[in-house]
Amino acid sequence: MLKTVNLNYNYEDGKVALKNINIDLNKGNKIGIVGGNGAGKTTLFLSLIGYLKPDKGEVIFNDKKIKYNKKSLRNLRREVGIVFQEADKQIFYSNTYDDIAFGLRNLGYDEEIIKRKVDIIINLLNIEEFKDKPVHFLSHGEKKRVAIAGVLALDCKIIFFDEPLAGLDPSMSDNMINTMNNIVREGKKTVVSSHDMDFIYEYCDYVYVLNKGKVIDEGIPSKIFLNENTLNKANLKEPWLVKIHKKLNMPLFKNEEELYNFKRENIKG
Ligand SMILES: Nc1ncnc2c1ncn2[C@@H]1O[C@H](COP(=O)(O)OP(=O)(O)OP(=O)(O)O)[C@@H](O)[C@H]1O
Repeated sequence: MLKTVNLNYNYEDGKVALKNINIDLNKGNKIGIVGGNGAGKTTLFLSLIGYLKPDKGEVIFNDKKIKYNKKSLRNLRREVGIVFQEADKQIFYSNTYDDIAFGLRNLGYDEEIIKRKVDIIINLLNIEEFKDKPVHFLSHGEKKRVAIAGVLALDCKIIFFDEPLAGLDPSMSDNMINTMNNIVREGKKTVVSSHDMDFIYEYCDYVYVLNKGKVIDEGIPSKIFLNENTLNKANLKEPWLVKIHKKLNMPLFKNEEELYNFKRENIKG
């Protein structure tokens, strides 16, 4: 439903940030976009949500080229949302409720419907405790949950997460991953960029690797992370489960759970 065809983007100062990018979000429901600093991940996200207009090439949404007029972008934003790395970038209001309601108000929903939708999301994300709190008193992790709530309230079908775990403690990280898994369980799609390869390996079902504005590899995580050439070129760290597989000659497990189940069965045997 969302893809790019030969997408190129240059910043005003002449920096070539994306070169001939062809990605197709139909390849998975938990898509990872990875690459070193400056590889072009954020630029690609901003292009896919229609915020940046390509210099060459297209972003295709539901089989049609995105047009950059108000109406077309409004339609896109009903279906495609983003949770920025810095929650402050998308938080505008002084209290949590109004902030979550912001997008819905923008789309012209009745206050009664807005209240119903916002209450459902507040309950779903378990954030009742700071519903009436001024947003600037919330911690980084709490602000991030408010940002997610705002996107979920819009019922977007595709949600981009730019570095979703950055700055979160282990329990908040688990909470974030659970929320993302629940979003996918509801039939929606998540697209994540992260420098945490353990998370990308375990969470994603399809990965694109960017280097200097180009896609240098794509595929399922086991294919990507077993390819030393890709990891070296893009400056990516080997996930710990891949390391165990290679160094201890163990099977390649997708997550910790699979590893423990394997051990249990082998100890029993
Ligand atoms: N507003 C801008 N003007 C000029 N160049 C920019 C601008 N924003 C980003 N760039 C450059 O474009 C390239 C891609 O940047 P981008 O932020 O997309 O990378 P990234 O993969 O998200 O990096 P990181 O992992 O460090 O966040 C970088 O070389 C960056 O310096």
